[in-house]
Amino acid sequence: MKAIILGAGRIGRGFVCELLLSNHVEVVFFDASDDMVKALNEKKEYTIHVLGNEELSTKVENVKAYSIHDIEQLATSWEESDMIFTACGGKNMPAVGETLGKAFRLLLEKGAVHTSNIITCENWIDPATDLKTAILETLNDEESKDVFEKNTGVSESVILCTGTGAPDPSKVVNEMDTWVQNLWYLPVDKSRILGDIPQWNHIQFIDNFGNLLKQKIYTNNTSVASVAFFGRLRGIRRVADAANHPDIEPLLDKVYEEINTALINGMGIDEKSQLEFSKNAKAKYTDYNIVDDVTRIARDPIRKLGPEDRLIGPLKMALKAGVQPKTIALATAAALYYQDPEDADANKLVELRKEKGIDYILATISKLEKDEEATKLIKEGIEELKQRGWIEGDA
Ligand SMILES: NC(=O)c1ccc[n+]([C@@H]2O[C@H](COP(=O)([O-])OP(=O)(O)OC[C@H]3O[C@@H](n4cnc5c(N)ncnc54)[C@H](O)[C@@H]3O)[C@@H](O)[C@H]2O)c1
Ligand SMILES: O=P(O)(O)OC[C@@H](O)[C@@H](O)[C@H](O)[C@H](O)CO
Repeated sequence: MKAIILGAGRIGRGFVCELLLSNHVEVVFFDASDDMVKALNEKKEYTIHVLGNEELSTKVENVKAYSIHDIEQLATSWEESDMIFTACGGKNMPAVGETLGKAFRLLLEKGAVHTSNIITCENWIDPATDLKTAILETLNDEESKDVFEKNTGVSESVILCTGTGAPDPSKVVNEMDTWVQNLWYLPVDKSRILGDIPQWNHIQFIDNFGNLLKQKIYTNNTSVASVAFFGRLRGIRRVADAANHPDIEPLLDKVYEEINTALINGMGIDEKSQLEFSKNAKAKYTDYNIVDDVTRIARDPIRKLGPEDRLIGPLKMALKAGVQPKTIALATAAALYYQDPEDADANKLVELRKEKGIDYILATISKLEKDEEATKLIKEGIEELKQRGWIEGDA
Protein backbone atom coordinates (compact mmCIF):
# COMPACT_ATOMS: atom_id res chain seq x y z
CA MET A 1 0.00 0.00 0.00
CA LYS A 2 1.03 3.62 -0.58
CA ALA A 3 0.20 6.63 1.57
CA ILE A 4 0.65 10.38 1.35
CA ILE A 5 1.77 12.43 4.33
CA LEU A 6 0.87 16.11 4.12
CA GLY A 7 3.20 18.03 6.46
CA ALA A 8 6.71 16.60 6.83
CA GLY A 9 7.32 18.00 10.32
CA ARG A 10 7.98 16.19 13.57
CA ILE A 11 4.73 14.21 13.52
CA GLY A 12 4.55 13.68 9.73
CA ARG A 13 8.09 12.53 8.99
CA GLY A 14 8.53 11.23 12.54
CA PHE A 15 5.70 9.43 14.28
CA VAL A 16 3.25 8.85 11.38
CA CYS A 17 6.00 7.81 8.95
CA GLU A 18 7.46 5.43 11.55
CA LEU A 19 4.12 3.67 12.05
CA LEU A 20 3.43 3.43 8.31
CA LEU A 21 6.88 2.04 7.51
CA SER A 22 6.49 -0.53 10.29
CA ASN A 23 3.40 -1.68 8.35
CA HIS A 24 5.35 -1.77 5.05
CA VAL A 25 3.40 1.17 3.64
CA GLU A 26 5.28 3.24 1.05
CA VAL A 27 5.25 6.92 1.95
CA VAL A 28 5.53 10.18 0.00
CA PHE A 29 5.63 13.64 1.61
CA PHE A 30 4.10 16.98 0.59
CA ASP A 31 5.00 20.12 2.51
CA ALA A 32 4.32 23.85 2.29
CA SER A 33 7.92 24.74 3.08
CA ASP A 34 10.21 24.75 0.03
CA ASP A 35 13.21 24.45 2.37
CA MET A 36 11.76 21.29 3.91
CA VAL A 37 11.03 19.73 0.50
CA LYS A 38 14.53 20.61 -0.77
CA ALA A 39 16.28 19.29 2.35
CA LEU A 40 14.36 15.99 2.31
CA ASN A 41 15.12 15.40 -1.38
CA GLU A 42 18.78 16.34 -0.98
CA LYS A 43 19.36 14.14 2.06
CA LYS A 44 17.16 11.30 0.70
CA GLU A 45 17.38 9.61 4.12
CA TYR A 46 17.05 10.42 7.79
CA THR A 47 16.63 8.73 11.14
CA ILE A 48 13.60 8.72 13.43
CA HIS A 49 15.20 8.51 16.88
CA VAL A 50 13.21 7.06 19.75
CA LEU A 51 13.76 9.13 22.90
CA GLY A 52 15.37 7.09 25.65
CA ASN A 53 15.47 3.99 23.35
CA GLU A 54 17.96 4.74 20.58
CA GLU A 55 18.07 1.04 19.62
CA LEU A 56 14.45 1.33 18.39
CA SER A 57 15.33 4.10 15.91
CA THR A 58 14.23 3.76 12.28
CA LYS A 59 16.28 4.77 9.26
CA VAL A 60 14.07 6.15 6.49
CA GLU A 61 15.51 5.71 2.99
CA ASN A 62 14.57 6.72 -0.57
CA VAL A 63 12.71 9.75 0.75
CA LYS A 64 10.49 11.56 -1.76
CA ALA A 65 9.00 14.97 -1.04
CA TYR A 66 7.03 17.46 -3.14
CA SER A 67 5.67 20.94 -2.69
CA ILE A 68 2.04 21.03 -1.59
CA HIS A 69 1.57 23.64 -4.33
CA ASP A 70 2.32 20.98 -6.98
CA ILE A 71 -1.34 20.00 -7.40
CA GLU A 72 -0.69 17.78 -10.43
CA GLN A 73 1.85 15.73 -8.50
CA LEU A 74 -0.51 15.57 -5.54
CA ALA A 75 -3.26 14.19 -7.82
CA THR A 76 -0.82 11.67 -9.34
CA SER A 77 0.30 10.49 -5.90
CA TRP A 78 -3.34 10.33 -4.72
CA GLU A 79 -4.18 8.15 -7.75
CA GLU A 80 -1.71 5.58 -6.37
CA SER A 81 -2.56 5.98 -2.66
CA ASP A 82 -5.36 4.73 -0.46
CA MET A 83 -4.55 6.86 2.58
CA ILE A 84 -3.62 10.48 3.15
CA PHE A 85 -2.47 11.70 6.56
CA THR A 86 -2.33 15.39 7.46
CA ALA A 87 0.09 16.72 10.10
CA CYS A 88 0.18 20.38 9.12
CA GLY A 89 -1.34 22.19 12.12
CA GLY A 90 -5.08 22.36 12.77
CA LYS A 91 -5.35 26.02 11.84
CA ASN A 92 -4.11 25.09 8.35
CA MET A 93 -7.01 22.70 7.64
CA PRO A 94 -8.82 25.24 5.39
CA ALA A 95 -5.68 25.68 3.23
CA VAL A 96 -4.99 21.93 3.16
CA GLY A 97 -8.64 21.28 2.25
CA GLU A 98 -8.50 23.73 -0.63
CA THR A 99 -5.39 22.00 -1.99
CA LEU A 100 -6.95 18.54 -1.65
CA GLY A 101 -10.13 19.82 -3.30
CA LYS A 102 -8.13 21.04 -6.30
CA ALA A 103 -6.27 17.71 -6.53
CA PHE A 104 -9.58 15.84 -6.33
CA ARG A 105 -10.87 17.89 -9.27
CA LEU A 106 -7.90 16.61 -11.29
CA LEU A 107 -8.68 13.04 -10.22
CA LEU A 108 -12.24 13.57 -11.47
CA GLU A 109 -11.00 14.93 -14.82
CA LYS A 110 -8.68 11.92 -15.22
CA GLY A 111 -11.43 9.45 -14.23
CA ALA A 112 -9.06 8.30 -11.45
CA VAL A 113 -11.30 8.59 -8.40
CA HIS A 114 -11.10 5.52 -6.15
CA THR A 115 -11.96 4.72 -2.53
CA SER A 116 -9.49 6.50 -0.28
CA ASN A 117 -9.34 8.02 3.18
CA ILE A 118 -7.87 11.16 4.67
CA ILE A 119 -6.88 11.07 8.35
CA THR A 120 -6.05 14.21 10.30
CA CYS A 121 -3.26 14.05 12.90
CA GLU A 122 -3.78 17.45 14.48
CA ASN A 123 -4.28 18.94 17.94
CA TRP A 124 -7.47 20.71 16.98
CA ILE A 125 -11.14 20.51 17.84
CA ASP A 126 -12.99 18.89 14.89
CA PRO A 127 -10.12 18.99 12.36
CA ALA A 128 -11.84 16.49 10.04
CA THR A 129 -14.92 18.73 9.85
CA ASP A 130 -12.81 21.80 9.01
CA LEU A 131 -10.89 19.83 6.41
CA LYS A 132 -13.94 18.27 4.76
CA THR A 133 -15.78 21.60 4.69
CA ALA A 134 -12.86 23.22 2.87
CA ILE A 135 -12.60 20.34 0.38
CA LEU A 136 -16.33 20.49 -0.39
CA GLU A 137 -16.22 24.29 -0.77
CA THR A 138 -13.47 23.84 -3.37
CA LEU A 139 -15.52 21.24 -5.25
CA ASN A 140 -18.08 23.79 -6.30
CA ASP A 141 -20.58 21.60 -8.17
CA GLU A 142 -22.98 19.17 -6.50
CA GLU A 143 -21.97 16.19 -8.65
CA SER A 144 -18.27 16.48 -7.69
CA LYS A 145 -19.21 16.84 -4.02
CA ASP A 146 -21.35 13.73 -4.28
CA VAL A 147 -18.55 11.70 -5.90
CA PHE A 148 -16.16 12.91 -3.19
CA GLU A 149 -18.52 11.96 -0.36
CA LYS A 150 -19.16 8.50 -1.84
CA ASN A 151 -15.48 7.71 -2.34
CA THR A 152 -13.49 9.54 0.30
CA GLY A 153 -13.57 9.17 4.06
CA VAL A 154 -12.34 12.09 6.15
CA SER A 155 -11.48 10.90 9.61
CA GLU A 156 -9.37 11.98 12.57
CA SER A 157 -6.80 10.42 14.85
CA VAL A 158 -5.38 11.24 18.25
CA ILE A 159 -1.63 11.79 18.40
CA LEU A 160 -0.63 10.80 21.91
CA CYS A 161 3.05 10.65 20.96
CA THR A 162 5.39 13.60 21.39
CA GLY A 163 7.52 14.48 18.36
CA THR A 164 10.36 16.80 19.15
CA GLY A 165 13.79 18.07 18.12
CA ALA A 166 17.26 16.85 18.95
CA PRO A 167 18.02 16.58 22.68
CA ASP A 168 21.46 18.03 21.86
CA PRO A 169 21.26 20.16 18.69
CA SER A 170 25.07 20.52 18.56
CA LYS A 171 25.37 16.79 17.77
CA VAL A 172 22.94 16.79 14.82
CA VAL A 173 24.53 15.54 11.60
CA ASN A 174 21.41 15.26 9.42
CA GLU A 175 19.02 18.17 9.94
CA MET A 176 16.13 15.97 8.76
CA ASP A 177 16.57 13.55 11.69
CA THR A 178 13.68 13.72 14.10
CA TRP A 179 12.89 12.48 17.63
CA VAL A 180 9.77 10.74 18.92
CA GLN A 181 8.52 9.42 22.23
CA ASN A 182 8.60 5.64 22.62
CA LEU A 183 4.86 5.25 22.01
CA TRP A 184 3.51 3.09 19.22
CA TYR A 185 -0.21 3.70 19.13
CA LEU A 186 -2.43 5.78 16.86
CA PRO A 187 -6.18 5.55 17.45
CA VAL A 188 -8.30 6.51 14.41
CA ASP A 189 -12.06 7.11 14.25
CA LYS A 190 -13.26 3.99 12.40
CA SER A 191 -16.78 5.30 11.84
CA ARG A 192 -15.60 7.85 9.29
CA ILE A 193 -13.42 5.46 7.25
CA LEU A 194 -14.73 4.24 3.88
CA GLY A 195 -13.98 0.84 2.37
CA ASP A 196 -11.85 -1.93 3.83
CA ILE A 197 -10.27 -1.21 7.19
CA PRO A 198 -6.49 -1.76 6.98
CA GLN A 199 -5.22 -4.45 9.32
CA TRP A 200 -2.23 -2.52 10.61
CA ASN A 201 -0.09 -2.81 13.69
CA HIS A 202 -0.08 0.21 16.01
CA ILE A 203 -2.64 2.14 13.91
CA GLN A 204 -5.97 1.10 15.37
CA PHE A 205 -9.31 1.93 13.81
CA ILE A 206 -11.54 2.14 16.84
CA ASP A 207 -15.29 2.06 17.37
CA ASN A 208 -16.80 4.56 19.83
CA PHE A 209 -14.04 7.11 19.13
CA GLY A 210 -16.44 9.76 20.48
CA ASN A 211 -14.72 12.70 22.16
CA LEU A 212 -11.29 11.09 22.45
CA LEU A 213 -9.53 13.92 20.61
CA LYS A 214 -11.13 16.62 22.77
CA GLN A 215 -10.39 14.58 25.92
CA LYS A 216 -6.74 14.31 24.88
CA ILE A 217 -6.37 18.00 24.00
CA TYR A 218 -8.13 19.21 27.16
CA THR A 219 -6.08 16.82 29.33
CA ASN A 220 -2.63 16.45 27.79
CA ASN A 221 -2.28 19.68 25.87
CA THR A 222 -3.94 21.81 28.55
CA SER A 223 -1.69 20.45 31.27
CA VAL A 224 1.55 20.57 29.31
CA ALA A 225 0.70 24.07 28.02
CA SER A 226 0.28 25.14 31.67
CA VAL A 227 3.69 23.63 32.49
CA ALA A 228 5.26 25.41 29.51
CA PHE A 229 3.74 28.84 30.16
CA PHE A 230 4.65 28.68 33.86
CA GLY A 231 8.07 27.25 33.04
CA ARG A 232 8.89 30.00 30.57
CA LEU A 233 8.05 32.70 33.15
CA ARG A 234 10.41 30.90 35.58
CA GLY A 235 13.19 30.78 32.94
CA ILE A 236 13.11 26.98 32.61
CA ARG A 237 14.00 25.47 29.23
CA ARG A 238 12.85 21.83 29.35
CA VAL A 239 9.33 20.52 29.91
CA ALA A 240 10.29 17.80 32.43
CA ASP A 241 12.37 20.28 34.47
CA ALA A 242 9.37 22.62 34.62
CA ALA A 243 6.84 19.86 35.39
CA ASN A 244 9.01 18.58 38.27
CA HIS A 245 9.82 22.06 39.63
CA PRO A 246 8.61 22.54 43.23
CA ASP A 247 6.83 25.80 42.29
CA ILE A 248 5.10 24.24 39.28
CA GLU A 249 4.32 20.61 40.15
CA PRO A 250 1.65 21.53 42.75
CA LEU A 251 0.03 23.81 40.15
CA LEU A 252 0.11 20.95 37.65
CA ASP A 253 -1.73 18.72 40.12
CA LYS A 254 -4.38 21.42 40.56
CA VAL A 255 -4.71 21.78 36.79
CA TYR A 256 -5.41 18.02 36.58
CA GLU A 257 -8.01 18.26 39.37
CA GLU A 258 -9.81 21.08 37.53
CA ILE A 259 -9.59 19.32 34.16
CA ASN A 260 -10.82 16.02 35.57
CA THR A 261 -13.92 17.52 37.16
CA ALA A 262 -14.61 19.62 34.06
CA LEU A 263 -14.35 16.67 31.68
CA ILE A 264 -16.20 14.18 33.90
CA ASN A 265 -19.08 16.60 34.58
CA GLY A 266 -18.97 18.60 31.35
CA MET A 267 -18.32 15.88 28.76
CA GLY A 268 -19.72 12.88 30.59
CA ILE A 269 -16.36 11.07 30.47
CA ASP A 270 -16.17 8.06 32.73
CA GLU A 271 -14.42 9.04 35.99
CA LYS A 272 -12.06 6.06 36.15
CA SER A 273 -10.95 6.52 32.53
CA GLN A 274 -10.35 10.25 33.01
CA LEU A 275 -8.33 9.76 36.21
CA GLU A 276 -6.20 7.18 34.41
CA PHE A 277 -5.84 9.47 31.39
CA SER A 278 -4.58 12.39 33.50
CA LYS A 279 -2.27 10.12 35.51
CA ASN A 280 -0.65 8.97 32.27
CA ALA A 281 -0.38 12.58 31.09
CA LYS A 282 1.43 13.63 34.26
CA ALA A 283 3.78 10.64 34.01
CA LYS A 284 4.63 11.67 30.46
CA TYR A 285 5.34 15.33 31.13
CA THR A 286 7.46 14.62 34.21
CA ASP A 287 9.50 11.97 32.33
CA TYR A 288 13.08 13.21 31.87
CA ASN A 289 13.56 10.80 28.91
CA ILE A 290 11.24 12.99 26.85
CA VAL A 291 13.54 15.90 26.14
CA ASP A 292 11.24 18.66 24.94
CA ASP A 293 11.53 22.45 25.07
CA VAL A 294 8.85 24.61 26.68
CA THR A 295 9.07 26.89 23.62
CA ARG A 296 7.82 24.07 21.35
CA ILE A 297 4.93 23.37 23.69
CA ALA A 298 4.04 27.06 24.01
CA ARG A 299 4.62 27.93 20.34
CA ASP A 300 1.86 29.83 18.56
CA PRO A 301 0.38 31.25 21.80
CA ILE A 302 -2.32 33.25 19.98
CA ARG A 303 -3.71 29.98 18.58
CA LYS A 304 -3.50 28.47 22.06
CA LEU A 305 -5.56 31.36 23.48
CA GLY A 306 -8.38 30.67 21.00
CA PRO A 307 -11.95 30.14 22.31
CA GLU A 308 -11.99 26.34 21.90
CA ASP A 309 -8.29 25.65 22.34
CA ARG A 310 -6.53 24.07 25.34
CA LEU A 311 -6.83 26.99 27.79
CA ILE A 312 -10.12 28.78 27.25
CA GLY A 313 -11.97 25.60 26.13
CA PRO A 314 -11.55 23.65 29.41
CA LEU A 315 -11.74 26.85 31.46
CA LYS A 316 -15.27 27.55 30.14
CA MET A 317 -16.21 23.87 30.44
CA ALA A 318 -15.07 23.84 34.08
CA LEU A 319 -17.13 26.93 34.90
CA LYS A 320 -20.21 25.34 33.32
CA ALA A 321 -19.55 22.19 35.35
CA GLY A 322 -19.52 24.21 38.58
CA VAL A 323 -15.73 24.21 39.08
CA GLN A 324 -13.69 27.37 39.76
CA PRO A 325 -10.76 26.72 37.38
CA LYS A 326 -8.34 29.06 39.15
CA THR A 327 -5.21 27.22 38.07
CA ILE A 328 -6.20 26.95 34.40
CA ALA A 329 -6.94 30.70 34.62
CA LEU A 330 -3.48 31.23 36.15
CA ALA A 331 -1.95 29.28 33.23
CA THR A 332 -3.96 31.43 30.81
CA ALA A 333 -2.58 34.53 32.52
CA ALA A 334 0.93 33.11 32.06
CA ALA A 335 0.14 32.49 28.37
CA LEU A 336 -0.90 36.14 27.97
CA TYR A 337 2.55 37.14 29.21
CA TYR A 338 4.45 34.57 27.12
CA GLN A 339 7.53 35.76 25.27
CA ASP A 340 9.82 34.06 22.76
CA PRO A 341 11.64 36.34 20.33
CA GLU A 342 12.05 33.40 17.89
CA ASP A 343 8.30 32.78 17.64
CA ALA A 344 6.53 35.20 15.29
CA ASP A 345 3.16 34.51 16.89
CA ALA A 346 4.58 35.18 20.37
CA ASN A 347 6.05 38.47 19.15
CA LYS A 348 2.63 39.42 17.79
CA LEU A 349 1.09 38.61 21.17
CA VAL A 350 3.60 40.83 22.99
CA GLU A 351 2.85 43.64 20.53
CA LEU A 352 -0.91 43.21 21.03
CA ARG A 353 -0.55 43.17 24.81
CA LYS A 354 1.58 46.30 24.84
CA GLU A 355 -0.41 48.23 22.25
CA LYS A 356 -3.98 47.06 22.84
CA GLY A 357 -3.95 45.44 26.28
CA ILE A 358 -5.24 42.27 27.94
CA ASP A 359 -8.95 43.15 27.55
CA TYR A 360 -8.52 43.45 23.80
CA ILE A 361 -6.76 40.06 23.54
CA LEU A 362 -9.37 38.33 25.68
CA ALA A 363 -12.20 39.89 23.66
CA THR A 364 -10.82 39.40 20.13
CA ILE A 365 -8.72 36.24 20.41
CA SER A 366 -10.31 34.32 23.28
CA LYS A 367 -13.82 35.66 22.53
CA LEU A 368 -14.53 36.37 26.21
CA GLU A 369 -16.82 39.14 27.41
CA LYS A 370 -15.29 41.77 29.72
CA ASP A 371 -17.61 40.97 32.61
CA GLU A 372 -17.79 37.19 32.36
CA GLU A 373 -16.46 34.87 35.08
CA ALA A 374 -13.67 33.46 32.93
CA THR A 375 -12.28 36.98 32.31
CA LYS A 376 -12.46 37.74 36.03
CA LEU A 377 -10.53 34.58 36.92
CA ILE A 378 -7.84 35.24 34.31
CA LYS A 379 -7.39 38.79 35.61
CA GLU A 380 -7.08 37.43 39.15
CA GLY A 381 -4.49 35.07 37.71
CA ILE A 382 -2.51 38.03 36.36
CA GLU A 383 -2.54 39.62 39.84
CA GLU A 384 -1.37 36.33 41.36
CA LEU A 385 1.51 36.10 38.88
CA LYS A 386 2.54 39.63 39.90
CA GLN A 387 2.37 38.72 43.59
CA ARG A 388 4.47 35.62 42.94
CA GLY A 389 6.99 37.88 41.15
CA TRP A 390 6.63 35.81 37.95
CA ILE A 391 5.64 38.89 35.93
CA GLU A 392 6.34 42.53 36.62
CA GLY A 393 3.80 45.30 36.20
CA ASP A 394 2.87 45.41 32.55
CA ALA A 395 5.93 43.43 31.45
N1 LIG B 1 4.94 17.47 17.84
C1 LIG B 1 4.11 16.86 18.67
O1 LIG B 1 4.50 16.36 19.73
C2 LIG B 1 2.66 16.73 18.33
C3 LIG B 1 1.92 15.78 19.03
C4 LIG B 1 0.54 15.67 18.78
C5 LIG B 1 -0.03 16.39 17.78
N2 LIG B 1 0.73 17.28 17.11
C6 LIG B 1 0.04 17.99 16.05
O2 LIG B 1 0.56 17.52 14.81
C7 LIG B 1 0.50 18.56 13.84
C8 LIG B 1 1.90 18.74 13.28
O3 LIG B 1 2.76 19.10 14.35
P1 LIG B 1 4.33 19.02 14.22
O4 LIG B 1 4.85 19.06 15.61
O5 LIG B 1 4.72 17.94 13.30
O6 LIG B 1 4.60 20.44 13.55
P2 LIG B 1 5.83 20.89 12.66
O7 LIG B 1 5.84 22.36 12.72
O8 LIG B 1 7.06 20.13 13.05
O9 LIG B 1 5.44 20.41 11.20
C9 LIG B 1 4.34 20.88 10.47
C10 LIG B 1 4.71 20.81 9.01
O10 LIG B 1 3.55 21.09 8.25
C11 LIG B 1 3.93 21.90 7.16
N3 LIG B 1 2.73 22.60 6.67
C12 LIG B 1 2.10 23.68 7.20
N4 LIG B 1 1.04 24.00 6.45
C13 LIG B 1 0.98 23.10 5.45
C14 LIG B 1 0.11 22.90 4.34
N5 LIG B 1 -0.92 23.71 4.11
N6 LIG B 1 0.36 21.88 3.52
C15 LIG B 1 1.43 21.05 3.71
N7 LIG B 1 2.30 21.20 4.72
C16 LIG B 1 2.06 22.21 5.58
C17 LIG B 1 5.00 22.81 7.71
O11 LIG B 1 5.80 23.38 6.70
C18 LIG B 1 5.77 21.84 8.62
O12 LIG B 1 6.84 21.20 7.92
C19 LIG B 1 -0.04 19.78 14.59
O13 LIG B 1 -1.42 19.87 14.44
C20 LIG B 1 0.29 19.47 16.04
O14 LIG B 1 -0.53 20.14 16.94
C21 LIG B 1 2.04 17.47 17.35
O1 LIG C 1 1.55 20.93 18.64
P1 LIG C 1 0.84 22.08 19.34
O2 LIG C 1 1.54 23.39 19.10
O3 LIG C 1 -0.62 22.11 19.10
O4 LIG C 1 1.01 21.77 20.89
C1 LIG C 1 2.27 21.58 21.47
C2 LIG C 1 2.26 20.32 22.30
O5 LIG C 1 1.30 20.40 23.31
C3 LIG C 1 1.94 19.07 21.49
O6 LIG C 1 2.71 19.02 20.32
C4 LIG C 1 2.15 17.81 22.33
O7 LIG C 1 3.50 17.54 22.50
C5 LIG C 1 1.47 16.63 21.70
O8 LIG C 1 0.12 16.90 21.50
C6 LIG C 1 1.67 15.34 22.43
O9 LIG C 1 0.85 15.28 23.59
